[in-house]
Amino acid sequence: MSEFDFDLFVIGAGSGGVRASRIAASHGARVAVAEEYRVGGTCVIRGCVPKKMLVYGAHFAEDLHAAARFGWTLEGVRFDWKTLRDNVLADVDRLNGLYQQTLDGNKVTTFHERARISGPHEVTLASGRKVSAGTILIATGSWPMVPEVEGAEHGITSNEVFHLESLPKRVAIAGGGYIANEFAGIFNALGCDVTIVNRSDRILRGYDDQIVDRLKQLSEAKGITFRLDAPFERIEKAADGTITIHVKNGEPIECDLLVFAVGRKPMSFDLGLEEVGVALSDKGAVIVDEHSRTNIPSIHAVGDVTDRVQLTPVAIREGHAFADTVFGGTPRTVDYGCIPSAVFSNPPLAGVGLTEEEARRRLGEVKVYTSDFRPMKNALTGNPERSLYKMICDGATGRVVGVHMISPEAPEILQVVAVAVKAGLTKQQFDDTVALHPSMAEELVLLK
Ligand SMILES: Cc1cc2nc3c(=O)[nH]c(=O)nc-3n(C[C@H](O)[C@H](O)[C@H](O)COP(=O)(O)OP(=O)(O)OC[C@H]3O[C@@H](n4cnc5c(N)ncnc54)[C@H](O)[C@@H]3O)c2cc1C
Ligand SMILES: NC(=O)c1ccc[n+]([C@@H]2O[C@H](COP(=O)([O-])OP(=O)(O)OC[C@H]3O[C@@H](n4cnc5c(N)ncnc54)[C@H](O)[C@@H]3O)[C@@H](O)[C@H]2O)c1
Repeated sequence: MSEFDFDLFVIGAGSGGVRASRIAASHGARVAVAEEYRVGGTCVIRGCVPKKMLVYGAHFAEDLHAAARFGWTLEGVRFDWKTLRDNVLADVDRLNGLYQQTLDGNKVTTFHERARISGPHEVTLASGRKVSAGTILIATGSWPMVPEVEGAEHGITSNEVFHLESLPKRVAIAGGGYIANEFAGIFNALGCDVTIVNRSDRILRGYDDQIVDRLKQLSEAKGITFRLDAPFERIEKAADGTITIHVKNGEPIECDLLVFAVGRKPMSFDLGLEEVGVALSDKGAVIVDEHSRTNIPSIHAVGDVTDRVQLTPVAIREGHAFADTVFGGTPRTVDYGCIPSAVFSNPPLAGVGLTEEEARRRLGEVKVYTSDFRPMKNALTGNPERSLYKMICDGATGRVVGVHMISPEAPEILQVVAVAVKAGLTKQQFDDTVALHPSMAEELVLLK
């Protein structure tokens, strides 16, 4: 009989925590997990999943317009925000139930309360109960940042945006990253007047410049306003609900809703980490090695709280590798090379591997192939938007080191391309593959 109540205690039932719990239990470990909010975590409850549902919902605005050109008569078409919101939230409830079933089905004990680490092998629950475990896994995720500016309390974050009572007439979104561009696309399509207010003059840092420029140009053509290089000075709210944002460069911005999307900080605060001596970075991330071990041998951490790559599939892989390593007798690490990612803006963009700028810096000789085309569907609907595909190759070997695209269905296409880039295929091998016609993806094997 073990000296501990459990072999593994996981704090946080999100993407990383649920995967680690399930896999550790399947290896025979006695596992408990604590969740202070809802099982499923950010991705399922207030992130990727409800966001993507809103993207689908918003896109009907364009699809219905296009339908007329394809011969459909649509009378009395109208949009009801509450129907979309409630259906999305109902689906979140369904998924929350499925995640709980996964834990129950794998005999993982769930504590529906906040947990704090009170010793290298001990966790104290909000109820005061103390639980011991051979290993503790911190999988607490991250939390939206709010800038320290006067009047910041008048804004909301992505935590609240899924629950709006009504759609605002004018919305300002602070930030120029993933969440800002995704919600700009959603609100714009649903008829709101959208302004993106970013501190620096660059949006979507880390993505290929040419692809980002195309998104900005297409967003502006749809009526989205960009106020770049505009740090906040103060925010005011009038009695009629109007929010005025004063920025350093330029005129104040008036809106009815302000959403902060300025990044997420690791949820490492008030967890007892300093008392137990778990080392944190200056940004508050739990510092781990390639096996997700902290400096305390019995404590590990995975997912956003470690601030490696803040994406769901990465948190899941880290949780899985941790469980296989510690409880499955198979040491595993996560390969962070060639992680594909997408921004579900309108249109979406996606990328894998090196951007052109990175490739030129690292490789020297680089060949770049592009296709700038109007998708066939857009030609019939009269939509002037053009797609841009970009392939970056090592000039010496012809190996494809990066693919970047902005286009309808770009995330769907890029997931498959990522396999080829990860496998180290060359441009010639793409060219040797016969095109699938007519498709947008065929451009990838026809690049000149
Ligand atoms: C709006 C939005 C959209 C996103 N879209 C995408 C996307 O399209 N694709 C993508 O790959 N990623 C996306 N992400 C990022 C993705 O959601 C995260 O990278 C992922 O959820 C991280 O998983 P995790 O396990 O580290 O943390 P989480 O999933 O956040 O889980 C952590 C859990 O721990 C709980 N918790 C925290 N502290 C305690 C405590 N002390 N006691 C008990 N429980 C605690 C929290 O309540 C939470 O449920 C999005 C994020 C947001 C905010
Ligand atoms: N499609 C996806 O995979 C997806 C979608 C949403 C979120 N996410 C994850 O969640 C994380 C958080 O998303 P996010 O959009 O909040 O962060 P982000 O890191 O993508 O972007 C933050 C943006 O805010 C700006 N900024 C920072 N401080 C500011 C300030 N004080 N005033 C104005 N602008 C400021 C930055 O310049 C940057 O453009 C992402 O990094 C990503 O890993 C992923």
